[in-house]
Amino acid sequence: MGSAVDNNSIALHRCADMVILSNTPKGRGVFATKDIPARAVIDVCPVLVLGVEENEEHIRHTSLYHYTYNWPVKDENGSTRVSQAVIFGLGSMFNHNIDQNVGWVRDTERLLVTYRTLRNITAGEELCISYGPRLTFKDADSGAYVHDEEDGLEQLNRIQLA
Ligand SMILES: C[S@@+](CC[C@H](N)C(=O)[O-])C[C@H]1O[C@@H](n2cnc3c(N)ncnc32)[C@H](O)[C@@H]1O
Repeated sequence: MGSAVDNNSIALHRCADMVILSNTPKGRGVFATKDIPARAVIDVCPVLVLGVEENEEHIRHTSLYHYTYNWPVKDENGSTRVSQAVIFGLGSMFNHNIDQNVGWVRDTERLLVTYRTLRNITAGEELCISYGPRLTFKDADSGAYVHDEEDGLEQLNRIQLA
């Protein structure tokens, strides 16, 4: 039997200093239990990429849709289209704050999303990503609610953070 670590293996990093709290104004959310330094990898999440039609015809009409991320897929002509991906792990639990303290990066080859702190985090703080300016719910932090359709590719380019 070969080693469990080879060129096909993906190193996983989940910061241990986080909990999910279930009774927040945003529903469940991820909170730091200790100070976490800036640029720390806090989770690496595998994803399931949905087909464009599968998403449009089915997932879009379910509550799962609110947990998915825009994901670029190539069509048969080599053009990029926007579909959605289900994120396994804490990536599906990060709430939105326009002043996000967590950034994320897609790895479209290895089908992963990696999350990092963008600044020093203090124990007790909620860890949030930004969903962008157009929300499908009323923002518990700012009260903002803007829902309109925008070009998915525009969103793809805007949301991802290095
Ligand atoms: C990816 S889920 C995040 C986890 C979710 N809070 C839960 O309990 O399962 C996204 C959903 O969380 C809620 N949410 C996220 N950020 C929020 C915010 N700033 N204000 C109010 N609700 C928020 C919305 O219901 C949104 O559709």
